[in-house]
Amino acid sequence: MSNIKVVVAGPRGRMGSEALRMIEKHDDLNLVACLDMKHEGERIKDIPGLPAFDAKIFTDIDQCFQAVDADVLIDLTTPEYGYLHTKTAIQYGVRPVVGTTGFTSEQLAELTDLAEEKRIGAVIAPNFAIGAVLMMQFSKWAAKYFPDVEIIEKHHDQKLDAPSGTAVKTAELIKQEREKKQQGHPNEQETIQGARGANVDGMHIHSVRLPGLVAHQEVIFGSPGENLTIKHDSFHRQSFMSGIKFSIDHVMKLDVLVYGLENLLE
Ligand SMILES: NC(=O)C1=CN([C@@H]2O[C@H](COP(=O)(O)OP(=O)(O)OC[C@H]3O[C@@H](n4cnc5c(N)ncnc54)[C@H](OP(=O)(O)O)[C@@H]3O)[C@@H](O)[C@H]2O)C=CC1
Ligand SMILES: O=C(O)C1=N[C@H](C(=O)O)C[C@H](O)C1
Repeated sequence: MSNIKVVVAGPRGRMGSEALRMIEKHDDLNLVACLDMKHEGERIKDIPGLPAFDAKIFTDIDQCFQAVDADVLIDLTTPEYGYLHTKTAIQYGVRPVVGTTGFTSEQLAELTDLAEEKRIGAVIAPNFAIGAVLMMQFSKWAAKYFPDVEIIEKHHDQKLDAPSGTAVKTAELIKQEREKKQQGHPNEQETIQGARGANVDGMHIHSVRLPGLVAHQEVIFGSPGENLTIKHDSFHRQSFMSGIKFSIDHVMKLDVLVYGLENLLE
């Protein structure tokens, strides 16, 4: 059985701690270190509520990759640090599997070029839940027949980025299928700024943030006399874990950066 040496960035977070529990269940994954903002030099097993891994915690990514032999970095942190971690990992020859959202298109292009130059596999996926990937793919298909569409994404109120990475990716996929189209009345005016949400290529994205939510999205298509709604709900962060495991296995065979889990699924 292969043994993939993994570093997790953001181990105390909602997603990072779930990723540790996923690693614990797989004998072929070996947690060799974690990157955190706090607890320098401590062990994961010493942090209350986390699994009993002996892996050491580093607060400095360079020190981490200089001290530890790692194959894969799983990043589940913040847009700012996720980008820096991904770039540094590629420079050290460590394959990033990134769930962190909020990267700009310029950052994604830069990371793609860097991975190509270094011939290092990388996966950046705004959503690792298989149902969400299907929701995006079905939406892309539907946009061929329904060019009028609005996206409503709903998340917990601790989320930093808006719109969600999933909503942005959905809009990008729809853009591949339809001509740019300004939706709604040509003379419509917002009497309160932001009432129509974000505008991507004429498509509107609405972001809801409330306690109690996890991660939810509806893509609503309209046509005279009918509507089609494609909806996905993640009720638990376990929903993202099989996609992360799948990406870890695949990234070991890649030598380029892949953006979006749909590009790895058959
Ligand atoms: N692709 C996907 O399928 C999914 C992606 N996400 C994305 O994953 C990211 C994390 O989400 P979530 O777990 O909910 O967020 P959390 O805020 O719960 O976790 C983020 C963690 O990262 C830590 N952190 C921040 N900066 C650093 C750093 N420089 N080094 C190490 N750790 C750091 C934070 O530390 P501290 O606690 O001290 O602030 C925190 O523990 C978000 O971008 C989110 O959008 C979420 C769900 C699914
Ligand atoms: O922050 C979250 O929680 C999530 N973030 C990702 C996103 O921005 O799309 C994926 C999922 O929606 C959960």
